[in-house]
Amino acid sequence: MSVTIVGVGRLGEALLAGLLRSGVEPKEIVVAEKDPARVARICAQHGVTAATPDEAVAGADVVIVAVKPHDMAGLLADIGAALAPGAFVVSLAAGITLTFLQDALPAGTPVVRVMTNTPLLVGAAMSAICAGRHAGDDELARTEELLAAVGRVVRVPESQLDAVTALSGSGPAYFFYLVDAMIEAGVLLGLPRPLATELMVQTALGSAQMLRETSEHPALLREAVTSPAGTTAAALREFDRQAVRGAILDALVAARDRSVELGRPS
Ligand SMILES: NC(=O)C1=CN([C@@H]2O[C@H](COP(=O)(O)OP(=O)(O)OC[C@H]3O[C@@H](n4cnc5c(N)ncnc54)[C@H](OP(=O)(O)O)[C@@H]3O)[C@@H](O)[C@H]2O)C=CC1
Ligand SMILES: O=C(O)[C@@H]1CCC=N1
Repeated sequence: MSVTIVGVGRLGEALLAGLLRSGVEPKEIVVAEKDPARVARICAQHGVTAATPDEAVAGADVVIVAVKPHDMAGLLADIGAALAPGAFVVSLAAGITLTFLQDALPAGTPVVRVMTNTPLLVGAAMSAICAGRHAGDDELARTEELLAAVGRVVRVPESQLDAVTALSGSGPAYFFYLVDAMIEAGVLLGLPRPLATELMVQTALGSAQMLRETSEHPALLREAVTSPAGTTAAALREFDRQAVRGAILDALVAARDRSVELGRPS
């Protein structure tokens, strides 16, 4: 399967690196990227070839578009006529709907909309996918095959994708924010920064592993840490006093709303 990635920014390069790590040959991937210095560095580092967007898509079975939502309309207009017969387009852009993609591409082009996340760089992405009107099980299965090489994949109806974007698309950022804040708290409590960092990274990894391996509800795992009149209860009381749970709910509603807005580029 020959793959073109158009837009090799933070996410596009993470996907590229993940696919190569999973065993896809560099010769199967062509990239197109606006920034000449960046594309030169990416070709040298990953051994892939580059071309202009319309040249890059011409020989591809799968065209992955990973540009910012506001660049999508211009890009789709540039590549539409150059798509090979039988090719399909996979969009990674937040908010951009299947209808938008279908309307911007030649009639009948199969499209798949994806929301993934940056842990794909380490083979641990969470991706959600849905198919457009002209895409069927074959395109979904091939998209799954690509993304399964860099993490987990679920199929969802498009109506859920803005919520998915708020939860798992942006989720790594919330997680890093929390870990960063906890490291700072460790430093505030007098721990050397490298020690605070090591304590937190292993605590984060171990906690995630427990969630996966025990399949216990997180509330039960939290209860198991919370001794009567102990340290955890003292900390959790502060979280509740400062309405941290409410702030998280509000933050994810804001992210979902922003995803809906991004789907209406002006
Ligand atoms: N970062 C993340 O965690 C996630 C991002 N996404 C989605 O992925 C997409 C990419 O995000 P991200 O990687 O962070 O963005 P970046 O801005 O890092 O990457 C996009 C790249 O595409 C280039 N580009 C823009 N237009 C064209 C074009 N016409 N032809 C070729 N290259 C082009 C940009 O160049 P230049 O900067 O010069 O314009 C840039 O290098 C977005 O739509 C985002 O919503 C989805 C899930 C997670
Ligand atoms: O912040 C964003 O808009 C993108 C989409 C999900 C994660 N990053």
